[in-house]
Amino acid sequence: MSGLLVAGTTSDAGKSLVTAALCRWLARRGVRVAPFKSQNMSNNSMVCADGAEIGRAQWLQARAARVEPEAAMNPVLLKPGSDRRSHVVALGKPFGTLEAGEYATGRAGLAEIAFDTFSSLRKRFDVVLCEGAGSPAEINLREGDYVNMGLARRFGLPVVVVGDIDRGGVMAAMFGTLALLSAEDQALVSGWLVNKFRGDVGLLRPGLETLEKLTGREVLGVLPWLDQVWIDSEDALAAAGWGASGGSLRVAVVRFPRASNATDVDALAAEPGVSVALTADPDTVRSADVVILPGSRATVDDLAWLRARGLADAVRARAEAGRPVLGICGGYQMLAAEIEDDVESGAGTVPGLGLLPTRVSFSADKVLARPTGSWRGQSVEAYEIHHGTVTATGPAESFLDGYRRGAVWGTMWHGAFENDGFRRAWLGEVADWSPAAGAPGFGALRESMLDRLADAVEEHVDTEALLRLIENGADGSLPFVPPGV
Ligand SMILES: NC(=O)CC[C@H](N)C(=O)O
Repeated sequence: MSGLLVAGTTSDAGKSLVTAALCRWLARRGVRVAPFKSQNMSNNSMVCADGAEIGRAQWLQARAARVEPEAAMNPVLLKPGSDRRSHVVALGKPFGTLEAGEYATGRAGLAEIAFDTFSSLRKRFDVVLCEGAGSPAEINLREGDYVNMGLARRFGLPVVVVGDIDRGGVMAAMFGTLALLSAEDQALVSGWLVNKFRGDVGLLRPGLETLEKLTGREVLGVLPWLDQVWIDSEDALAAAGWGASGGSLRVAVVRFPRASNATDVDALAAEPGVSVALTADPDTVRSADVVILPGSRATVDDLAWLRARGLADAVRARAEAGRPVLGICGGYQMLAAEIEDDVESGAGTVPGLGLLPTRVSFSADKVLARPTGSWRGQSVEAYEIHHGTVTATGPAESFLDGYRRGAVWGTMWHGAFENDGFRRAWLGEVADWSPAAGAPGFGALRESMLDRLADAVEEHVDTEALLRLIENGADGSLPFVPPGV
């Protein structure tokens, strides 16, 4: 066995989800499988047991594969700090920054890191399931690419292309993706996976048959639209996969332009009776039962945005009225009296919201840690990813690693809400809320979601054909579809 690249016709076609589904499907068959994404662009990341930072999606895919997540599964992580600048993480550690103009040149060294890592991973696992990025037909980026066809070509990996039928145009997107690739790239593109389908598959069949005829490639499966399936996403905006809203406890999460680790609130959203809204609306922030300021990859800039949007006033009014506000990491930093930052924004010393008696100081060294602790007798396992550190400047009650004053709470710890006892105790204390009887824990929900994904693969995908592809690679006689590039 060897590998496969899961590419997509667009971003958000479902590559991460399909890769996670295939990881769990193979793991259930007893295959030792590892996920891999050469380069992920995301502010949602996780700290592995060895202290390495990787994209949250690869971390979840490793969980799906039932293997220990590690740096090699996502050797390059680009964390956008602004529209023009990304912080680079290579092999789990900070590796400088990349400006938009350097995108082509600055990546050559990163490609070699990714290729070497893939080679080593492939020696240690039976199968490596690779996830592409965006679309392989972004022909302006093809030269120097090491995430999509650049990776597939280097290692001779067969490619399946996932398309999102829910947004329409999927057949044109699939045909066009193929026809815009060179003959050599096309030779690896081996099949199609239609994703997020709702309705009668019988109506779709004639279209798929034509697509198969025109491309000479098989539709390997039509995966249904799955409710209540979310994935630790690359994009904070992908939160639409959360469970049904309409809960009696309303949590508002402020949608910072550079939100990071916004997956923190997934566990709240999954709790029956709790509805979570990502928002930039001051009225929603005023009226919610609980407000959360999540992490941010640009604390000082997102704080300025918070003020400009009238959200800072709404947060302050809540705090004064004794209505709960929780800041996590970057959001916690914003609650301080003062922020000294010559590192992330270079803004020097700026006033914070002044809602906690704390001071923040940024350092070039990055904290990557997996702390444990407890609160009100509930144990908490968490992770930390930040440059800024917080110190108290006045009296405040301690809360996890951070502080609480009145209705304002703050912690640098990500992932605390995944701890069922802590999550429910905290919601109980701040919002007088109690869990539904017999509500499942978050870890159990995540596990059952991964199994549902694998069930969907078994039911809706030609798994024999997929296994052949993973074992034997692309069939040498796939036709070329003009015009090519
Ligand atoms: N994960 C975060 O929210 C990071 C907070 C802040 N940008 C820092 O690096 O310190």
